[in-house]
Amino acid sequence: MTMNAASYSSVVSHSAFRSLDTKLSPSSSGIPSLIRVTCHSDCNKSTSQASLLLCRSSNNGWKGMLGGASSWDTLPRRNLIGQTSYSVSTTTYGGVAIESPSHIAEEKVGVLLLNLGGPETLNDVQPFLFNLFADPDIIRLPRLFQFLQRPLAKLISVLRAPKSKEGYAAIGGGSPLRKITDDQALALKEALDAKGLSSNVYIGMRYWYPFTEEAVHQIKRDGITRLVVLPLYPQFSISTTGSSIRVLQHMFREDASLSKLPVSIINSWYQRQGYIKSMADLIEKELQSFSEPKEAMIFFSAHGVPVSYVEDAGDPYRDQMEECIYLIMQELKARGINNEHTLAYQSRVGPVQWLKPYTDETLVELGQKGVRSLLAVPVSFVSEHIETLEEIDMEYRELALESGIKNWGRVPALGLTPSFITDLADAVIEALPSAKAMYASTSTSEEEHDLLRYLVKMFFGSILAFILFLSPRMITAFRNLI
Ligand SMILES: C=CC1=C(C)c2cc3[nH]c(cc4nc(cc5[nH]c(cc1n2)c(C)c5CCC(=O)O)C(CCC(=O)O)=C4C)c(C)c3C=C
Ligand SMILES: [Fe+2]
Repeated sequence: MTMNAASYSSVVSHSAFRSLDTKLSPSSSGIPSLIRVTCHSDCNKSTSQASLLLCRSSNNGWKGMLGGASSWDTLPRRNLIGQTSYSVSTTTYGGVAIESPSHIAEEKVGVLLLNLGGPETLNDVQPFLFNLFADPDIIRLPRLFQFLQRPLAKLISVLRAPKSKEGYAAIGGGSPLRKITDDQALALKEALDAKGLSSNVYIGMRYWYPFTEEAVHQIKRDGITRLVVLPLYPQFSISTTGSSIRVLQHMFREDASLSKLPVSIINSWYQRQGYIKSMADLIEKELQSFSEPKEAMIFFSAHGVPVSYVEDAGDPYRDQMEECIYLIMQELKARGINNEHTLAYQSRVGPVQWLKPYTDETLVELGQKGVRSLLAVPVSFVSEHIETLEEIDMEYRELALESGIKNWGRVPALGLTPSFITDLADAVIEALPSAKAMYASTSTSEEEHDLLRYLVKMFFGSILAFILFLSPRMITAFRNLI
């Protein structure tokens, strides 16, 4: 049996998806459709949301008939790219009905892209910086001093704003991050559509519009039933992905319906083949712009974090970054590209020690050592932003040229590179089946445990209260004795 109509909608296991991919052909309308799943009697009963939407037959083919309508909301929403939904109902096939057509299981897939956010105008710079420095994952104060977080954020943001503004003014008066992330979200939605998955893609920025909190409210309003969280940072850091996930955890813990929503979080994805190959493609291409491509040193410049994140707080960022560079270089070597390479960390802020070596110091050293051609590769972020457009392209380039480097190149950020977007879509599809409620309701054994803990506390609390209640009298009585 073949799928005789188009559809983009489904949430099925990854293996299921691969098969689905090969069997479905896009509809003439291209509109995500209602799926009617038809099953032989050997199909599982469709009692749960995801993996049972389509049924695999004994000969490993898909049994289903797709067609129908879609509910496509055309209203533009702040955080939302596309708005689709589908319903799945079982119907008859081969004369055996396993579910009545009236039994409709609905699945609405959401993808939440997490990103940092950036000021859109120069007036946004100081409040944006305030949000950034008010984040306890960015300025990590000891618990005792946490009451100082917001006043300190105010002070630092006001002090830093003039320098930051200069940077944003130099790249056109604001951050390009929102526009690029919007475009990436749309491209991802289309890539998912093309692979047969209808979804709503949302953007949640940590420090500027559209905020993560807004995106989560929209996800709730839209009745999303399964969510994949995809941070747009290839490597995990407490200060980026970790901070955004903390916001989500807080919101999901506080809300009964969100706490039950199946969610799959992709913590990091720097090791994915699609990402590594896309980075290698960009590097390979950019090396060709040098008159002597083999002579150019590949200079990976990663965003830094304070050393204490890695050494005291256990941030895996440095390890992941080093592994990421290793994987990219392996891929290049497999292509016969054996250029020298190095890794350094940029964009440090404040007086504390950050990950070393620092980009600026390394550039000077390389110039002194006689390196003449250098290809800068930004590696912690997938969009152009102030630190590529201003810091690398202007400040570091100038420093490199002053230090004796003659030929300078820079690899663009991945942006909308098709192989990269396709890989993100694959990552989403692979993550879907493992979605789980973030805060499942407590099980009976946990409830019993809680009750026991409560009783123990009550017992010792009562003894303490009794002692405290008696103690003045006991002291008085004792005194009277003397
Ligand atoms: C002060 C601590 C900071 C840490 C830790 C940090 C980690 C970190 N940041 C990124 C990515 C970006 N940061 C961006 C801007 C930016 N970051 C900080 C501070 C820390 N970042 C500041 C003060 C700023 C504002 C700009 C400035 O004044 O220098 C951006 C740019 C957004 C844009 O508007 O274009 C990105 C992207 C990563 C990946 C990271 C840790 C791994
Ligand atoms: Fe930063």
